[in-house]
Amino acid sequence: MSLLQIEGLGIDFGGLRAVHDVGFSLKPGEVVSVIGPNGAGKTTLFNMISGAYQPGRGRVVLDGEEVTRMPPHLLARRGLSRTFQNLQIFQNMTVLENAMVGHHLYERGSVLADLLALPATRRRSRQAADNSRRLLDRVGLGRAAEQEAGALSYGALKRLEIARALALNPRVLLLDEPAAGCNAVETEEIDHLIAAVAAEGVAILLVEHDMKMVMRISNHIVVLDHGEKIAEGEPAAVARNARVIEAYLGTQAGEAGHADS
Ligand SMILES: Nc1ncnc2c1ncn2[C@@H]1O[C@H](COP(=O)(O)OP(=O)(O)OP(=O)(O)O)[C@@H](O)[C@H]1O
Repeated sequence: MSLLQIEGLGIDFGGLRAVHDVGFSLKPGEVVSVIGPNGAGKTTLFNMISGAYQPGRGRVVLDGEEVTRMPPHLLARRGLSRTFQNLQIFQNMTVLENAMVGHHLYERGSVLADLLALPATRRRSRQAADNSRRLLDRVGLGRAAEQEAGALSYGALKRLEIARALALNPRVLLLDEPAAGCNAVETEEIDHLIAAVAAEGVAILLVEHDMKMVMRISNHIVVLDHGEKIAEGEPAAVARNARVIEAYLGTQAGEAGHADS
């Protein structure tokens, strides 16, 4: 059974049909990538699924329950979390503190309780720190916990961002360009991390421009062009698809074909 079901999703900006009638689904442990030329609607689709944009049409169903238009913090509590294209890391805080932000963003409790440092609040903070350390180990940053985040390499920062999105043990993880700006070694580390998270049963939805990475790690690819789904399927089949090659002509046709080999 599918964990995340996208049905006929669409949105217009003024007269522009940015996304129209897009549907697909994700099963637990599956890596699904959304690709398409610049301006195809990938980020807009992502923003609608993660609650940042309100879709004009269609439904988002998480584990059988409709969650269309639900705000991001409620979606996170229900098991859907995301990372951002532009890093949302606090450079002057430690790596551990940054990982703990993931908990504080979504945990229950009140500002007053925090100010009074009530026992329950202190207990929650301790639990958040313990859990964050485990998450840092999971993304290969355990030893960097006390370092300032600003001292990390770019690839490590990207992994820190993923650690934060894992704070509430999501069942669905949306990754917005997790390898953007990374070198080949850093990209490979992120590959491994994504595969490891998926192996634990988390469904992963990915928007990524690095076509080789997409071809390597995806179980299924959805292709958008001008806001519409023009193809979907296994990586090898998508890379051979005539409509996909045509959509990419003049942009990334070479890479898409190359990645099939
Ligand atoms: N907030 C907005 N207001 C108006 N138009 C928008 C908005 N966001 C996106 N668009 C338009 O919607 C279309 C889809 O944009 P989107 O950013 O989703 O594409 P993309 O596939 O993510 O592109 P890229 O690969 O360049 O990131 C584009 O024509 C874009 O200009």
